[in-house]
Amino acid sequence: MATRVRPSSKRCAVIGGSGFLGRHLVEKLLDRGYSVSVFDIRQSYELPGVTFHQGDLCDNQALLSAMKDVSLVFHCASPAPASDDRKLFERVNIQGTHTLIEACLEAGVQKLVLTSSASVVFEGKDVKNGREDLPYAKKPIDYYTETKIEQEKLVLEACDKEKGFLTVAIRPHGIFGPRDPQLVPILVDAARRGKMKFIIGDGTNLVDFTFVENVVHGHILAAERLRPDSPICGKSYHITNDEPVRFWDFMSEVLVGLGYAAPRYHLPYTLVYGLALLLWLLALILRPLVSFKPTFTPMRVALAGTHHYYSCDRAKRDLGYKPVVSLKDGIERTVQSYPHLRQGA
Ligand SMILES: NC(=O)C1=CN([C@@H]2O[C@H](COP(=O)(O)OP(=O)(O)OC[C@H]3O[C@@H](n4cnc5c(N)ncnc54)[C@H](O)[C@@H]3O)[C@@H](O)[C@H]2O)C=CC1
Ligand SMILES: CC(C)CCC[C@@H](C)[C@H]1CC[C@H]2C3=C(CC[C@]12C)[C@@]1(C)CCC(=O)C[C@@H]1CC3
Repeated sequence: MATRVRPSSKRCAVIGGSGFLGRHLVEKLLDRGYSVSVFDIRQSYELPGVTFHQGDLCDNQALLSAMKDVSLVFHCASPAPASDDRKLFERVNIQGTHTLIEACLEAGVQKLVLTSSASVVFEGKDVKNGREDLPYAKKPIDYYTETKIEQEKLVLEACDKEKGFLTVAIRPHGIFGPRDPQLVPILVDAARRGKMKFIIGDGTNLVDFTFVENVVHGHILAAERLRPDSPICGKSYHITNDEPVRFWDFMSEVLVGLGYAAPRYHLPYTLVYGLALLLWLLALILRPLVSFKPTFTPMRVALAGTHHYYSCDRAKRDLGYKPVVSLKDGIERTVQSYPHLRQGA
């Protein structure tokens, strides 16, 4: 009689494991004694204890081979928000997530932890100490947010204790840290082009920025607490540094740490937002003829000029979450990790 091998609880797969968050997660999982299968469209590193599977999230067969004997799957693959490509976001975040859920069920995976985003409730207006029960954005500000909402719904609705398939969504906000391809590189690029002289709005808006190791910690707590009798099944959890900071103070600290001047002159928020919208429309209309990517997109301007910080009380209560690295230490370690982006380097 054929016996079905029960997947080891210490064998997991990280979808999107070649990316910024994914790689930090893989490293921590290895430290904690897990063996890891990485599934990604690209391979960006090699590590002992990690098996790489190169493939597209929409390819069921490729996914199945990465999930052999795996009981726990982390899903942190997504196109970068800056790509602004509707079809790509729909294909990867919606169709790809649907394919992944089907593959998990077929492969007998027991737990799926999704990296969602706190931005699923953000519509470009202030969010102060937002909790997980805020409604999803009715008018999402970009395709990234629109498809992250659909992705989170798919994953949470798939949670089925009868089938032995448990899901949970982690909603981080403004992840930063060593090897981040987005926040610091975009900021430094803008500074080098002389575009970081201005503060959008009055500069007092509070925002969450979350050091990557805290995000990883939240994911692992969720995975290890995800059991049929736990209150976390089918729920979402904000994971932040729990230290809201003025957006422009954070940007200034990173810029000054890297040897650039801090922004000083104020511009009215509505004027900059209007201009960003106009530029975005122009880029859309001209796309068949010329391609240009404005630095100040409507989403970035909205993020730079409004309050958006979130309560992580639910994560503290249900996951026992507490940030492991303070904002100050996180910024220090991040600045030290980018010697090549320093002024004059
Ligand atoms: N960076 C941030 O501030 C925040 C990120 N998130 C979420 O965290 C997750 C990870 O983001 P990051 O590490 O920052 O991005 P990243 O771009 O560094 O990593 C994403 C990974 O997904 C892979 N990927 C993309 N399309 C794929 C496909 N079709 N098939 C297989 N792999 C594919 C990429 O190759 C990449 O390695 C994403 O789901 C993102 O939405 C959520 C909140 C904030
Ligand atoms: C040009 C400047 C006004 C801003 C430079 C920094 C920005 C690139 C970043 C500041 C806040 C960041 C952020 C994200 C991406 C990078 C920033 C816009 C996300 C959109 C990444 C994906 C998410 O899920 C939400 C993030 C919110 C904060």
